[in-house]
Parts: sequence; C-alpha cells; structure tokens
Amino acid sequence: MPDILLKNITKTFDEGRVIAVSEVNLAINEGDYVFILGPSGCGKTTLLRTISGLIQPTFGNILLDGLDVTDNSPQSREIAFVFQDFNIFPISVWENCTYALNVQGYDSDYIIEQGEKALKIVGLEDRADEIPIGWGNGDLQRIGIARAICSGAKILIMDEPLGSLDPKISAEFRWELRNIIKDSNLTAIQVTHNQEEAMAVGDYIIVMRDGRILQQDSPKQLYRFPNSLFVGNFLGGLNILEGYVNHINLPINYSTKIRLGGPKFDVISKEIQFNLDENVIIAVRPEDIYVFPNNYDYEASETNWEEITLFEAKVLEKFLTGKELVYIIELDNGDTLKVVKPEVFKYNLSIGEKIFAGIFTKQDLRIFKYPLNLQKEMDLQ
Ligand SMILES: Nc1ncnc2c1ncn2[C@@H]1O[C@H](COP(=O)(O)OP(=O)(O)OP(=O)(O)O)[C@@H](O)[C@H]1O
Repeated sequence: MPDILLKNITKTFDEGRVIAVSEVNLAINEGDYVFILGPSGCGKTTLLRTISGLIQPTFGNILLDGLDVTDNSPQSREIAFVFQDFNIFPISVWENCTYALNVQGYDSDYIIEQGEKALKIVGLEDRADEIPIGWGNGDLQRIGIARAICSGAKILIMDEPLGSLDPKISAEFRWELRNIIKDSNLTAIQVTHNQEEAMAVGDYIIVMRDGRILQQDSPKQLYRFPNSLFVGNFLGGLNILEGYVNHINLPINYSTKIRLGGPKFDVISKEIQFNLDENVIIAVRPEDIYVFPNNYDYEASETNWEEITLFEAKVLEKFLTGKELVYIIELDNGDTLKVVKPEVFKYNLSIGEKIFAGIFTKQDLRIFKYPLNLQKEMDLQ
C-alpha cells in the first residue's frame, strides 16, 4: 500500500481564478525519496502544503497509509516540514530539537529518547547544549532535520532545504541527507530548483507544469525517455529538429526525414504511433552527438557504424563553459545543433570547418508528435 496517495487533487485560489494544482494523482511508497521539479509557479509548494494539511484541497482526497486524512489537521498527519530558512530559535540545539514534543506534552522519557536519536542521526549529539548562534547554514539545517526526525514523523516534506547552502556544501550535504532519510526509513518529498541534486539523489522525480504532473519516473528514465518535449528540454536540454515521417517499418520503426534536404534517421518509438508524412519533432541531447573531422579514418575505428547516422555539418561556433566544450554545428539545410563535449576533447575542430556529425539513432534519438504550439512547449517558464 502506498504511504501517500493523492486522488484527483485540485487546489484553486481567488474563487477559482487561479488553478495552482490540477487533478493530481500520485502514489508514493514508504521509504521513497521523491523530488518535485518544475518552473516557478507550477504548483510545487501548493502540492506540498496540501499533502501536509497546511492548506485544504479544493477537490480530491489525500490518503496516508490507506487512511483518508483530507479533513484531518496537520498535527495528526505525522508529517514534518523542513524549511529553506531553517526556522531555528536562539535556544539550545536540544531545545530546538525537542520543542514540538514539549509543547505537545509528551512524557520526558519519550522526549529524551526521540531527541537523542534525532541528534545522533544528524551528527549533533555532542553539541546538544550549544546555542546555534553564528552557526553555518549546513549545521543549522542539521538542526531543522533533527527537529523533523525528533517529532516521530514518518514523512518528511522539504521545501528547498538545501537552497540556502553554499553550492559546495549543498553538493556534499545532499548525500548526507539521503543517507539520513534511508537509514531512518523515512518517506521524503522535496522541492528543489536544483535539477542536478534531484537527478543525483532522488529515487523518483515528479515534473510539474501548470499545476499538473507531466511525468513521474526514476532520474535515469526521465533523462533517457522524457514523455514530452517540455520534460526533455527542462531536464538537461534538447536539440530539436523539425521533420516528417517518410517511411514506416511496422511495428515500431519510423524513418524520419529532416525537412529541406536534411539527413534521414531511422527512429524507434514504442509508445507513440505516427502516420506517413506526419510532421514530427526529433530530439537529441547535446552530449549524444558525435563530431569528427572530415578526414576521420572510419575503417580504423572499432565503432559499429551501422547504428550511427552520419551527416555533414559545419562548425558555426565553439566555446568553453567551465568543464564543457560547446560546438554549434550547422547542417546542410541550415538547421543547427548544440554539441557538448568534455573540455579536453580529442579533436580540435575549428570554426568554419566542415565536419561529420553522427547520432546513435536507436539509442539516442527521440521522436515526438509536432506540438500545437512548439514555442510554448519548449518554453521553460
Ligand atoms: N495563497 C495564494 N493565493 C493566490 N494564489 C496563490 C496562492 N498560493 C499560490 N498561488 C498561486 O498558485 C500558483 C502555484 O504557486 P506555487 O507557490 O505552488 O508554485 P511553485 O511551483 O511552488 O513556485 P516557486 O517555484 O516559484 O516557489 C501560482 O500561480 C501562485 O501565484
């Protein structure tokens, strides 16, 4: 039985004029560490607040451990919140950690047991008596997490918990947080704007847009098989090319031709059906495009060239961004593609140089229906 089950959750504001969350169905299992990603205003925080009971859904039901808690108070839901701004009081670490249990009148043996357990988990057991004034953000958030664990909650809800941390500390702390969650067998839902963080430590990622869930999958599946152009572009970026289906080899193989004399690719699509001559978008990640100099010796290479579609191109731009070398290449038909390689790349391709480019079509090329509004579909806002 899923730990958290959302059935058709809709939340509107301003007498229905703002639809913050729309018909969301979601199941999260016990022990899962789930991230919610999406552009600003897509409904992430509203969804978190609805699950925790801080706000009531307009429609729909929330089940925790099989029980309908839609009308129950936040306190009764065994959910703890971890905030971006820590909410730490100028009292001792111990008092911060056990504050809620004291207010709720738990007996002192239970409070001591819970407090000691929580501080040990976050590595603050030797600093319980200190007042955390002047502490670094990482340690302050440790207290915030200890407080959540101390409450005895089985579910952690975290709104940008690492958002105030220095990027280097955040990159280290994310693993610590994951270990804490897994070791304590907590179910955790976290909102972040940091895709890298979600991809690195999340079991699942939920991508939202305009109040709806577009896709919920493992990071690898989302990255390799986005179910829409928006999801693919939002997570990691996509090159897109407009084309049409010029051959169908049933049941699953479509040859698509890029318009105006561009190259032809054999694409596999198991999920979506296409028709002959249908306009489509084919998409490829910048890091999945091979580029070679014109005089490359294919015979000498061990690559299986049968699976790679090669086409001629010209280097339009070349620049370094930190650890990456970016090429913008132009196809014969004027289409352009972004290609990303490691900073130390074996070929020194120059601007203006004629080159060969290649795509491992079966593995790396995706085909999508041509959207009603391509510009809106690719807009990351
Ligand atoms: N109390 C409220 N009253 C009216 N509108 C609201 C309220 N809370 C949220 N909204 C609106 O609901 C939509 C979703 O907001 P929400 O804060 O959930 O998005 P978000 O994805 O968390 O955004 P961000 O990433 O910027 O924090 C937005 O259009 C927002 O303006």
